[in-house]
Parts: sequence; structure tokens; C-alpha cells
Amino acid sequence: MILVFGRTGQLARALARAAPAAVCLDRAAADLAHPEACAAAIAAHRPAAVINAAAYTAVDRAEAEEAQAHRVNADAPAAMARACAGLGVPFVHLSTDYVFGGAGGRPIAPDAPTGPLSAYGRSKLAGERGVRAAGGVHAILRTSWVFSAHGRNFVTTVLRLSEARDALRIVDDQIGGPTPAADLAAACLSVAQRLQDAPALSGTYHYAGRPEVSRKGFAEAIVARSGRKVRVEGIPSAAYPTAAARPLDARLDCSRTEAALGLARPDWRAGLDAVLRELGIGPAREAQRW
Ligand SMILES: NC(=O)C1=CN([C@@H]2O[C@H](COP(=O)(O)OP(=O)(O)OC[C@H]3O[C@@H](n4cnc5c(N)ncnc54)[C@H](OP(=O)(O)O)[C@@H]3O)[C@@H](O)[C@H]2O)C=CC1
Ligand SMILES: Cc1cn([C@H]2C[C@H](O)[C@@H](COP(=O)(O)OP(=O)(O)O[C@H]3O[C@@H](C)C(=O)[C@@H](O)[C@H]3O)O2)c(=O)[nH]c1=O
Ligand SMILES: [Mg+2]
Repeated sequence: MILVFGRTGQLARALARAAPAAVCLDRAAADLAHPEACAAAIAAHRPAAVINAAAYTAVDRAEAEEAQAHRVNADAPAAMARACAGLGVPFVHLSTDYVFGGAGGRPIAPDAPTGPLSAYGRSKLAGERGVRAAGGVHAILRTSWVFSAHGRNFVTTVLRLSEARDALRIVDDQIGGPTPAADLAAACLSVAQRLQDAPALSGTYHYAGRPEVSRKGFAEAIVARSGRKVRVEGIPSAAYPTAAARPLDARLDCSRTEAALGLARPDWRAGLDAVLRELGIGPAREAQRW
């Protein structure tokens, strides 16, 4: 059995769909603010593998709650990893492109130097370090711009805004790889299985959707595919001040993931069409050519 933390989140919902036999724990069952309770949950369930899909993901709010973000994103994953190492159970943990400063101008390899710009990024980087230090069989999967039909993500945000406005102002100097939660879930399950068969595959991997796009380009695709009549105006990040700074170019180089694990990058446009169908929004214009 696969044990999943973060039942109500985008990724965990997709994991539950893809692996109905998985046991998914929510905050009531395992609060990551209490790391030892998470370790106890692993010992109690004695799973074949653990996937941590829970995190403090409120990037801007984390600037004022860095200690809380650290507890949830660093202390809890470290405790989970230690529990898994003690039981000899593979641990799959999610991290983010926001551990990078994003100023390099080219796709970033998994072993590249990090440099988070935000409290969220710092907390996720500390989580990576704690997982590695536990020394067990593990995979850290860095991903980016995860979206689905559920919860707060860029797709649901743009759809909500496009219902209320006839123009959106979206930054066009931040580029990345949108990642469908459904594809990310499949990748996590594949990695959890591979680690059971080949512990030496332990390591840090990049897994994000393609083609890379700016936030403005992503918003244009969302608006176009949803059939909404909304103008999307490109603006510089400086014109959209936020509490947390975002990397301008933290594109993840995913080539080693494909080589080592056989996981190709998902096409986010197909993922977007699937999400819009799930939301009953469209119809996707057949004439639309990518
Ligand atoms: N979303 C994105 O764009 C990206 C996400 N990631 C990473 O991928 C993983 C999954 O992200 P995603 O599915 O989008 O996350 P979501 O924001 O959709 O969900 C986060 C989940 O974590 C849970 N959670 C938060 N705090 C606690 C806590 N104290 N105790 C227990 N559960 C808690 C939430 O529960 P509740 O509903 O109760 O708040 C929720 O179920 C995370 O590790 C994230 O950092 C990486 C890159 C991009
Ligand atoms: C809503 C909106 C956002 N933006 C900008 C703000 C910000 O710079 C950028 C992204 O906005 P959001 O806050 O929705 O996305 P954000 O919360 O930054 O998404 C991040 O989530 C965490 C969990 C991750 O790990 C990252 O990979 C990334 O996906 O878009 C606009 O320019 N116009 C808008 O109308
Ligand atoms: Mg956000």
C-alpha cells in the first residue's frame, strides 16, 4: 500500500484517483505541524512506500509565516524521511522550482546551485536537505506550476478572474513549465515503484510540463481554450508587486529524469484540455492549433 500525505491537495487528489488503494491522510489524520505525528503515522501504516504531497504552498503568506512554513515544509518531511529510512521504505517527496533564483537564462539541472528568493523556497530547500540527510531510499521530485481542476492554482485563478473581468494583467517575464497534477501523480507512483525495485535510483529529479511558457502565455492558453472573451495584457513583474519574489526563469532541465526513470515531460496543453473538460468549460475550439 502507498501512504500519501496531503489528501485534500491537488497532487494527493490525483494520486487517490490514480491509485485507489492508496491511503491518503489529511491534516486531521496527520498534521505536518507535528512532525513526530507524521512519523508515527508511517510506523502505524507500515506502507510499501510513502509519497508526501502535503506542503505549506501559500507562497506570499509564507513571507509572514516563515517559521510555520519551515515546520511543515522542512521539519515534517525530515521526520517522515527518517521514519521511512528506519523501516526501509522508499520516500517520494515533492519540491519546487522556487528553490532556484532563476537568473541563469537556461534550463536548470538537478545538481545546479540553489538560491531561493522567498520564505516558501527556503522552507522547501530545507526540506530537501532534511530528506537527503535521513539517508534512506528516496526521490525528491522538483516540479513547477502544478495545476488541476481543484483548489487554488493558476488555471482556476485565471478562470475565476476571466469571469469577472474583460482584461487580465499577467506577468510576461516569468517563464516555466506548467505541470498537470494528473501527470505528476503518475510520475510519483512510477518513481515509488521504481525505488522499491532499484533503491540506487535514489536522488533528486526534475519533472515539469512542456513546452515552457510565460505566465502571460499560459493565461492566454487558458482563456483561449475556455472560450472566454478576455484580453490578456503582458506586464513586467515589477508592475505586479507580491509579498514574495518569484524567479524569472527557473525552467527545470528534466533530461536526466527521462534518461534515468523513463519519465517524459507531459504536454501541459493536453492536461489543460482535460482540466477544462473536467470543469465543463469550453468547448475547446477545434480550430485552435498549437
Ligand atoms: N502547486 C504548485 O504549483 C507546486 C507545488 N509543488 C509541490 O508539490 C506538492 C503538492 O503541491 P499541491 O498539490 O499543489 O499542494 P496544494 O496546495 O494543492 O495542497 C497542499 C496540501 O497540503 C496540506 N497541508 C498544508 N499544511 C498542512 C499541515 N500542517 N498538515 C497537513 N497537511 C497540510 C493541505 O491541507 P489543507 O487542505 O488542510 O490545507 C493540502 O492538502 C507540494 O510539496 C508543493 O510544494 C511544487 C511546485 C509547484
Ligand atoms: C493572479 C495573477 C498572478 N500574476 C502573477 C503573480 C505571480 O508572479 C505569478 C504566479 O502567480 P501565483 O501566485 O498564482 O502562482 P504561485 O503561487 O507563485 O505558484 C507557485 O506555487 C508554488 C507552490 C510553487 O511551488 C511554484 O512552482 C509555483 O507554481 O503570476 C499576475 O501577473 N497577474 C494575475 O492576475
Ligand atoms: Mg500561489
